[in-house]
Amino acid sequence: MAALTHSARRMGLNYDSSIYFSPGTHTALQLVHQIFRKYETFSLPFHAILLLVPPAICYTWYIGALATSVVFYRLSPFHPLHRLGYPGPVLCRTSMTWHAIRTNGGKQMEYLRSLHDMYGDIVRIGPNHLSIREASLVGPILGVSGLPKGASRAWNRGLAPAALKGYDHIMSNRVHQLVDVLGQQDGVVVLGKWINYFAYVFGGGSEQMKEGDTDNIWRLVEKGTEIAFHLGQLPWLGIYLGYVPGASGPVNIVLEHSRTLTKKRIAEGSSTRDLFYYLNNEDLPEEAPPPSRHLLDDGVLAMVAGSDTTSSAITSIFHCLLAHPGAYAALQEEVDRFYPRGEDVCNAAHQREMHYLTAVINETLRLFPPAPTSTSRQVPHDARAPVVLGSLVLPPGTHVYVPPYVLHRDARNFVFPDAFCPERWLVAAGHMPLASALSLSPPPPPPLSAPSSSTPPPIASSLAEAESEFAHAEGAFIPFSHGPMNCAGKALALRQMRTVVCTVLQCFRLRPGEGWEKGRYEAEFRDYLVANRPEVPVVLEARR
Ligand code: HEM
Repeated sequence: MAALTHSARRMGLNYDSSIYFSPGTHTALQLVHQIFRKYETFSLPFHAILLLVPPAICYTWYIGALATSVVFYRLSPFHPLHRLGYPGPVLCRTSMTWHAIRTNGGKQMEYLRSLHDMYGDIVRIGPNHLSIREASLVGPILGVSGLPKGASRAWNRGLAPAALKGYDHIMSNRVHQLVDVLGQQDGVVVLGKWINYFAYVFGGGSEQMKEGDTDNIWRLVEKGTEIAFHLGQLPWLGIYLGYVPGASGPVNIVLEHSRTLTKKRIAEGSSTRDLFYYLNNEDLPEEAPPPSRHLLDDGVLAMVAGSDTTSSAITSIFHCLLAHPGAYAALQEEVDRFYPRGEDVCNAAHQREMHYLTAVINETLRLFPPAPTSTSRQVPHDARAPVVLGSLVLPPGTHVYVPPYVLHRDARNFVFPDAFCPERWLVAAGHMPLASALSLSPPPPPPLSAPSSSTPPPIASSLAEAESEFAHAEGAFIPFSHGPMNCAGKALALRQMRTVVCTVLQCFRLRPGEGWEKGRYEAEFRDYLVANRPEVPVVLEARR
């Protein structure tokens, strides 16, 4: 210290570093100074080591101390979620890093389900994050008086019934194009690819069906949602990683792609009343168009929230039909009854009377919800007091997830939760007696493992017993979420699903193509906000 002070004084500085620095920093400074003094050298590595290593050690120490303090707080009774006694794995309570690691392979929905089986209906999945598997809390959390979701612009005019009627001719063109293009395919057809092109939101979808995916945009959407999912898991780190070109490349390309096409579409003006006609306020001439950055964001949202989800749902429906020939035959019979050859499938008049079609769509969305974990809600940070929703007490800043996949596969909500059984919807709606449903789709064998809340109950030995055990909680069926902030495009999505399924079944006979395996779809169905799904190879035979 004396030497340091002495040399500082020699340089004309009246300086005592112990006044300005902590004891650790002070000792390090002294040591480095003495080394420099003793081995005066112009060696660059020597300088680099002395100038960079000590600050790096100090910085590591600083970060380590900060991290330790944060972790202690999150594990301690000072943290409100700890005080409230919500259970969850210790590592989850310390940071979202553990959740990010466990969900890295895209199996977030299965991981959450296993956590609920282990810890119960409310699980602390992150420091300030809860996952809820309690059907009676869906309304209180997501409903009108539930938790806020954050900024969201009104898409409602563009997706209201009046606007949807105006989309009929766009849909009709696309559907005919889909049939034409499928009819031209030889051999094994990757169905999901054509459904993607059909659902592509820009330009009426027609370009991709004509020219293919020249920009490889669907591959990038798949990769981009995966990366965006990972970045979103670790919000702090995600911000920095977002600036690393290699880490966020596909996300940026997808954003750029949708923005370019949105700009082009807006510059060209409306030749038809499509979604952008409404988003750009063209239906309200007295109103100014929204700021262009809103429209650019809407383009991205339309691409991911609109096209990718619908495409995922339709692909899953065809997979389920191929995997369950009985259901396929029953649906084919219904399609042929309502839309025999020559009947225009785009005339939606009959679609609502097609109960089996509705049941197949619901059952597919139950097993394979396109947004398996959906989006979260958050108690505002500046809330004055914890929010109380029934039995749930939520301190300010708490994020709450209500994952559709987990609720859909809970045996208390849906009996035999992992089985594909469209008839359950007919029974629940009173369109089919339970006895007939049981004779059509015998329940799967009971589980070998110990029963938990999401494993099926033992098989009923009599009809009366089966009736009393028939669990069907439609309040827990939330593929489009629930409440005022649920999916704005639900009606459009249902219309697209019904029309495409009826069209394809009216025109083609489908059988599994080479490479198709019954269990592969479930195994490779991944939860990256919007589900990534494996290919569904089929052979199509035209029906005369
Ligand atoms: C089967 C197809 C679809 C499914 C399963 C689905 C599901 C969802 C879900 C779960 C949400 C989150 C809602 C919430 O946070 O409560 C959502 C939001 C949304 N969806 Fe859909 N969706 C589908 C199709 C569509 C379509 C076709 C459109 C429009 C073209 C659309 C537009 C939107 C919009 C604008 C949002 C709000 C995004 C936001 O600002 O938070 N969706 N959807």
